[in-house]
Amino acid sequence: MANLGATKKHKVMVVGSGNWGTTMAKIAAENTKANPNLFEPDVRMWVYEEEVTVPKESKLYDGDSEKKHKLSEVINKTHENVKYLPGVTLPDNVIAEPSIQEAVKDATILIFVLPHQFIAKSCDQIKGHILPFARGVSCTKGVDVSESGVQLFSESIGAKLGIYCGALSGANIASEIAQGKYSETTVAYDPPPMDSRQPSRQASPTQSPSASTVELVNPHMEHTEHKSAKLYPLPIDFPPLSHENIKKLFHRPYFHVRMVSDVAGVSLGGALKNIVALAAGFVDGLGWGDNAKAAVMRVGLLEEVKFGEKFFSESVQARTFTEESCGVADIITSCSGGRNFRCAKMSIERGVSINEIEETELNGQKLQGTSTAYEVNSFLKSQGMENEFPLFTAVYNILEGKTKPEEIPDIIEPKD
Ligand SMILES: NC(=O)C1=CN([C@@H]2O[C@H](COP(=O)(O)OP(=O)(O)OC[C@H]3O[C@@H](n4cnc5c(N)ncnc54)[C@H](O)[C@@H]3O)[C@@H](O)[C@H]2O)C=CC1
Ligand SMILES: O=C(CO)COP(=O)(O)O
Repeated sequence: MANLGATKKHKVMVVGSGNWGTTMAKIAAENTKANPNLFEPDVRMWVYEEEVTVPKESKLYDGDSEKKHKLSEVINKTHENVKYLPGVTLPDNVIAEPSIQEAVKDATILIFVLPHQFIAKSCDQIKGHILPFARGVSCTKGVDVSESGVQLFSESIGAKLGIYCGALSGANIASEIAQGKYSETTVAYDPPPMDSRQPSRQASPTQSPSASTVELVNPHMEHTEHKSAKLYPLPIDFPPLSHENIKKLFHRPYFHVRMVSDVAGVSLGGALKNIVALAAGFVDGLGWGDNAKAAVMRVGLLEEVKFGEKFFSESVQARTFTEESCGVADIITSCSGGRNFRCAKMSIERGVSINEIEETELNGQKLQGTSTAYEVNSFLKSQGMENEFPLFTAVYNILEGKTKPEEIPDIIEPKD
């Protein structure tokens, strides 16, 4: 689509700087540089500030291996996130910013890549500091479960901030992609109709467009106050955020993007596969091997589709799970080398809790599968549907110590 009337460029920022957050900032920064007609080059990356030591090879190393440095300063001075993505050089247009309000200032595109447990608080901190017509893309894998029901993070971010938010998810182990190894991903962006460009429209100043009421969130939530919200149209002096232009922000020669409109399918695939990956880790930890893993992956895929069809029936498409990277491919990669899989496997092999493994083995990185298993279970319980999702329920019960991993085959066997 032509950039009709566009005189401004999008300013892109990333909320998060973990293993995937830093990788997404690298990808976005490579693309903002490559597409100067669409994007400002600099990509700010919000860093949840912490003190780190630097390795001997770092130019900041002064002989004192215990000396602490601020992570954001290390990133800006050395172009390396030594804690969450060590060994990868970031483009110099990735700018680490420890203040979340500064990081989001004037950004038109916000890429959310935080562990899901930190999204709500971060949105509270951002609220009132973003452009009213900003747009979001959620790369977080998890679901937002509350008393009102289950929401996608794209929905809860959108509702909290009053912006449209899409989703990116795929078979994407961050460290491989950060090294430029080939992978695919799925981006769901279903832009509000008000963002589509009418050639006859006159260019209008950035501040002037008025808000319209649109559906922002899952209409199936029973008690939500956020069913619809005021959404500001993207001013015509910015390039449109069409599929074509959104793709240009994420697609790289080593990171192939497929654009879809099924935000629910993309988000649910990323969230639910983390429960499946725990199950795969449990059976692998027992030494049962690849056939056992394939069995839980097969059942896990079916439960993902069923969950989508039961609770997001108006929007989700089963083929998103079976045909796209965010579905079956993410189950395969996560059950082969993901952190949830690896930690679940170690917990069985060593006979210690998975939380202890997360604490000792991940150096601050976070598992999403354990909390997602609890959140999905509390939602299924509230719906009286635990028995309809035997694998998801078994993972929860194993985490609770109520079921043994050895019981998985019987539990997932269809009952007459
Ligand atoms: N690492 C991977 O291979 C992939 C991860 N994802 C998803 O991306 C999301 C983010 O994961 P990663 O970037 O890998 O993070 P991570 O697990 O590597 O790092 C944890 C992050 O949380 C931050 N943090 C800790 N306490 C915090 C607090 N109180 N408030 C805000 N932030 C805090 C840390 O600074 C760090 O940036 C997750 O939902 C994950 O499932 C998706 C695809 C691949
Ligand atoms: O989402 C991922 C791969 O697509 C990464 O999974 P883990 O969080 O289990 O490492």
